Amino acid sequence: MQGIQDRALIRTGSFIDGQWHQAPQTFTVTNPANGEALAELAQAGRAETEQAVEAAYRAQKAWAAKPAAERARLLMAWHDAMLAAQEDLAGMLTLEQGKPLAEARGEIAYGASYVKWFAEEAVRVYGDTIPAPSADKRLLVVKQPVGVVGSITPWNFPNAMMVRKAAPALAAGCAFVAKPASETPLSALAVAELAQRVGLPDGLFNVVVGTDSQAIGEVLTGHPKIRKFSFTGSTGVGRRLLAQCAEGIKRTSMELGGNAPFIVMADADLDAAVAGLMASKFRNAGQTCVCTNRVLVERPVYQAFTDKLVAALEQLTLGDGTQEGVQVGPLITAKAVAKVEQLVADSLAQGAQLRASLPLPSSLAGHFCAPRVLTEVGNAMPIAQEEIFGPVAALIPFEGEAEAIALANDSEYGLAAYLYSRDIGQVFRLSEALEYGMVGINEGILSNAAAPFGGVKASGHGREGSKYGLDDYLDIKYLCLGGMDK
Ligand SMILES: NC(=O)c1ccc[n+]([C@@H]2O[C@H](COP(=O)([O-])OP(=O)(O)OC[C@H]3O[C@@H](n4cnc5c(N)ncnc54)[C@H](O)[C@@H]3O)[C@@H](O)[C@H]2O)c1
Ligand SMILES: O=C[C@H](O)CS(=O)(=O)O
Repeated sequence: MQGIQDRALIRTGSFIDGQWHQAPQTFTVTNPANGEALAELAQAGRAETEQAVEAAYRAQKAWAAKPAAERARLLMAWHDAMLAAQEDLAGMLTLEQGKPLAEARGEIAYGASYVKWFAEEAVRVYGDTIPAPSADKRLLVVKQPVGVVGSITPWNFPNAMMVRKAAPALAAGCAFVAKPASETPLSALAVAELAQRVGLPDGLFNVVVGTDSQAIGEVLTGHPKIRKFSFTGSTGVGRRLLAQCAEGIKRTSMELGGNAPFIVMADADLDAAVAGLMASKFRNAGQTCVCTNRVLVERPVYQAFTDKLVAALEQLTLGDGTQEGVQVGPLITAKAVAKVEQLVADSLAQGAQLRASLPLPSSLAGHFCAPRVLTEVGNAMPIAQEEIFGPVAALIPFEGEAEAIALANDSEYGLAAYLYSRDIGQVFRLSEALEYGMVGINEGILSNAAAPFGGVKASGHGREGSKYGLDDYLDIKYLCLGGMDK
């Protein structure tokens, strides 16, 4: 792999109980920008995952028994190591996932910010004393780590989606077994290498890589020693894994799919709205769960907004993410490109109009998808009802607040929504009526470690980050002391 200075960060097998797993059976990680093989990784499956769960179970009690300040110190060392390795981690991430280097650097810093946030939260896990109903009792509440956590994460943020779960889990005193996407395992393994270097105990943090997701997932959702399962990925897979967790009554966090509306009211600052949409829509080539999926524009400004958006689209630079200045890289696979092209074709066939499209340079050999603007889209069209996960903006005109809310909420999803308006009363009426977990108001990028990230409806449950994030990895225990009047 070109450009990675610290070669020991390139790990080619699972990290289990402090050991690097090797196996004769391998799978290939490829560069989506050109299809070239990056590395051959040792396959792991059910047996290795069970080993990892047993190792995590052995390590967890001693980890939870450490003073929180000691856990926090080790987490901060991990954070510092991530930032010290930022350039290499970003370069590796761009090679295996495709996003532009600038975005990859941002993802490394973003992931590390959750480690810092929860290192600081670790020493503030408070309990309660409760006024007793009778003189003979004293009531206490303590919070304890849930135990061993299983985690499965997607390819679109191969560092941050895993670290955003591991940080609160470890801060709370849990142990962790991660399965990253087999398209992008190198980033997760590099983070494990850094965990080992800073001295996280063997068995506490494990990364299992392999293409038999089902087998690995059956262990992480079904093993009796797994007490909590945290998933980030599509709603379809999330539903299946949630059902697998039901048998063992496991705690779950589900960060699932999205279908973000981007509402532009007639009084909006159109230049700010276009800038916000460009950030929200084309980040990671449109492959984020909070990317704008439908652009709802109030009719009086529909034409002016569309013209400004097309002008901004034409400024985008498409290409290999390792090249400085590239703003839109490839999609993760040819299958992902085909899905976007089908959504576009079906919607054009139903009356949508292709308003603008960037040319695809013939020199680009990878899984590239042309950034486009579609207009006259109907909310019932496939491109409006399904998660596009590609660089296509679908514009839908509307009349008035009531229609904006009706269109925005006409989706099974409820992750992120965006609203551009300068009327404070309108902002509050619309924000309160939107059925979404997060609303960006005159802002296209809303994610940070201080905020509760998560959705409602088919976008899942649980929150990552913020003062709420640790609760997903803690159990509340009530202590009732009797005989206190003797
Ligand atoms: N809400 C969020 O925070 C968030 C963040 C990122 C991505 N996502 C969503 O993730 C999706 C894109 O990522 P993706 O294509 O990797 O999603 P995906 O659901 O196909 O895969 C996610 C993970 O689940 C694994 N997996 C797939 N089938 C499995 C099975 N049967 N058993 C066990 N594991 C299985 C995959 O290997 C991968 O590691 C989009 O829907 C996006 O909205 C949501
Ligand atoms: O794709 C999902 C990520 O959660 C997006 S973000 O970087 O957290 O906004």
